[in-house]
Amino acid sequence: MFSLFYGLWKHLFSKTELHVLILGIDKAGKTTLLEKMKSVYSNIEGLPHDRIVPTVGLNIGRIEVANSKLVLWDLGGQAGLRSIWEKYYEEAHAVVFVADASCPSRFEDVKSALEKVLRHEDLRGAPLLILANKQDLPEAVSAEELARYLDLKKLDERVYMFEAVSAYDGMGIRESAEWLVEVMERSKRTEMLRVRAGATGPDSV
Ligand SMILES: Nc1nc2c(ncn2[C@@H]2O[C@H](COP(=O)(O)OP(=O)(O)OP(=O)(O)O)[C@@H](O)[C@H]2O)c(=O)[nH]1
Ligand SMILES: [Mg+2]
Repeated sequence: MFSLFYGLWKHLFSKTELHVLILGIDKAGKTTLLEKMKSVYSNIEGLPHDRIVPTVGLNIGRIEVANSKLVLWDLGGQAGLRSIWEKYYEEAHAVVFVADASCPSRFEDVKSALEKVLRHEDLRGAPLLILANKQDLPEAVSAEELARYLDLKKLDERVYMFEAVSAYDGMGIRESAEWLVEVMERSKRTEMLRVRAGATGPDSV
């Protein structure tokens, strides 16, 4: 009996975690961003830049932003590793797509990788945050310029935003995280994932 009421209480009052998938081609700065977000939103100092190596598996970070609990999933972006991304789509509440804004020679690669992500059925309705990273470098293009370069179609019904950030100095990080939480909390996809977790998860009543 107690467990029944406890389960109901937990279901009604404890918020489920929101899963944020951090994607982008290799060297975009995803892991550096993850470490920066951890240090901005918790007291734990993130890994120093020179200790971050190319990602092969999965890095996970947990942060709390505006009373919402986020789980950040950072995956490797090397071409041979991108086929792993889709295994995480179904459970993701939102996608952060990181691009190295200082490297126009790779924008075509960025565009095709992002278009492939957007076409995937399992990410239907997932809010999208596209980050023009490395703004601390003088050659970095702005968020607006990156948007023009990428010239994305099929964004009509998706909630999305381009933001200029620097995973080094923290520029744009708080604005990005707060926007993400706001749109995730309002999204139909979050509602759907919460119902599904409530119906099938260990806390179901
Ligand atoms: N100047 C500058 N360099 C950055 C920034 N973010 C990342 N870098 C550098 O870019 C390189 C790649 O960073 P990572 O964080 O490993 O990139 P990644 O996207 O995780 O790469 P993969 O794990 O291979 O997919 C490293 O040398 C970082 O120090 C930034 O905001 N500014
Ligand atoms: Mg990485």
